[in-house]
Amino acid sequence: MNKSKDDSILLTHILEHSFDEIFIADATGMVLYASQSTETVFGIPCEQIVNHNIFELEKQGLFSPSVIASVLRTNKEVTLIQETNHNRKLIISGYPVYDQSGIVIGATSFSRDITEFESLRKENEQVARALLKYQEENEKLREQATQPFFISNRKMEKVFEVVSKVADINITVLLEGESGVGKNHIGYKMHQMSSRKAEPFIEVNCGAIPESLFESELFGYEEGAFTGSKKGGKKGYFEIAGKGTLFLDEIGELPLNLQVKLLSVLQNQTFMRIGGTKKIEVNCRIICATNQNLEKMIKERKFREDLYYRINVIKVEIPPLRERKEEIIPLIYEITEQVNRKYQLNSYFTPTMAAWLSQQNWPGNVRELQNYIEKKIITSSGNEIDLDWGEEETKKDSFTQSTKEIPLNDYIETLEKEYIVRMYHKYPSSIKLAEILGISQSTANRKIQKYVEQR
Ligand SMILES: Nc1ncnc2c1ncn2[C@@H]1O[C@H](COP(=O)(O)OP(=O)(O)OP(=O)(O)O)[C@@H](O)[C@H]1O
Repeated sequence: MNKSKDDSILLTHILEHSFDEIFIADATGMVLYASQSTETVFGIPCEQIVNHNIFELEKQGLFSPSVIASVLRTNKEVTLIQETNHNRKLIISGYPVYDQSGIVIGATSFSRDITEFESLRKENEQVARALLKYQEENEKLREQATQPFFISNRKMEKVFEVVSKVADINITVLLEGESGVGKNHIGYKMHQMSSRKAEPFIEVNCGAIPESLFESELFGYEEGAFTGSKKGGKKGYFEIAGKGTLFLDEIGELPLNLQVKLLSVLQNQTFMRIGGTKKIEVNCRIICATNQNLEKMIKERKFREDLYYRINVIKVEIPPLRERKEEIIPLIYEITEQVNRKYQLNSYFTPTMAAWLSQQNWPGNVRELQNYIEKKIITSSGNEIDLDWGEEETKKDSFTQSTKEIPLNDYIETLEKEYIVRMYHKYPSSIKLAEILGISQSTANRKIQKYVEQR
């Protein structure tokens, strides 16, 4: 057997089966070997390369630059990424080849096609970016879900704590507070926070339904139950609420005889339609609300004590707005956004106006503030709604009187506080806040702590 011939066959076999495209050139740049796959990658047939000088080929622009030529010029290893005329992206490494005395006798280069790898990398980057975005959105949604109200007041923090704890527990909750403080609003938020959120939320104003209709409205009736009853009968609110939430507003307005009926339903967890014989199970969760002093009503024998204890498993007292003035500014911006959306406007209250509004007492609570804002927006001529000193200075508790002659630093801090609270309400994340306000995240965190959390 001819050993050197066999060695040559073995060497060619290895070269041809390598994953890389391989070039071998002598010290003058004459190409001695080029892999067969070179044509697919570079778009140049092997015959145009082998036995041609690499410096010439480079001059002709077939390789720009040629790694082999670079190696021979510098006698150093070279690695670069190159895009071929065939739109393939390659990572190419070239190495000088030395003889035993250390003289360069040629060069080799190994190219790996990374086109697919590159597009996968790009795709991967896109997926990573999209994932980050979803994570941010998810984080935002999670924050919103766990913090459904804007809370910047200790008393409201307590309200939120209790409400969040019991939102998904099937116990009757009694919400107490002056008219307009947001009892319905909180009742609905509780429903949204519960696993019943996809089911109906049915609001019943106990004070608005005539006594004679109350039973049929609440429990429904069977066909023919009374003259004028609908064909096929009618579902009552308990049935309509299904597995959702039944919000019994103004429970104190319920006449005594109906209080007995409601108590019986709550105790037995079943009811019957008027004229019906079948017991229907109560599946809904009950939330009651009142702006009356039920304990006083019990003493006056206007409200049944047994029903009171039944609905008062958990009592949540919602403070009036005047006891949580810190929340007025965020509310102003939230309500303004709602009104703007409703009328497709772009109105806004100046910080001075917002600060002034936050000093007022609002005896009608959030509802009064809401009506005021809506009226102001509708009746104002421009987008900006500023404090009209002439109109407002007669009112008590005015911002002018309390802050007109305060030190400049205090005034600036008041404005800064208002702005941070408003922006944090809109972007409840220190990263986003920092980005919007052009400040560092640590500054944003400090300001959130100072103005939002420490109150
Ligand atoms: N935190 C809040 N954010 C935005 N709007 C609110 C908030 N709280 C209350 N509101 C709005 O204020 C108005 C009055 O609130 P709501 O009806 O919940 O008060 P209420 O205490 O149930 O009043 P009532 O005792 O008269 O039934 C509603 O239009 C409600 O949407």
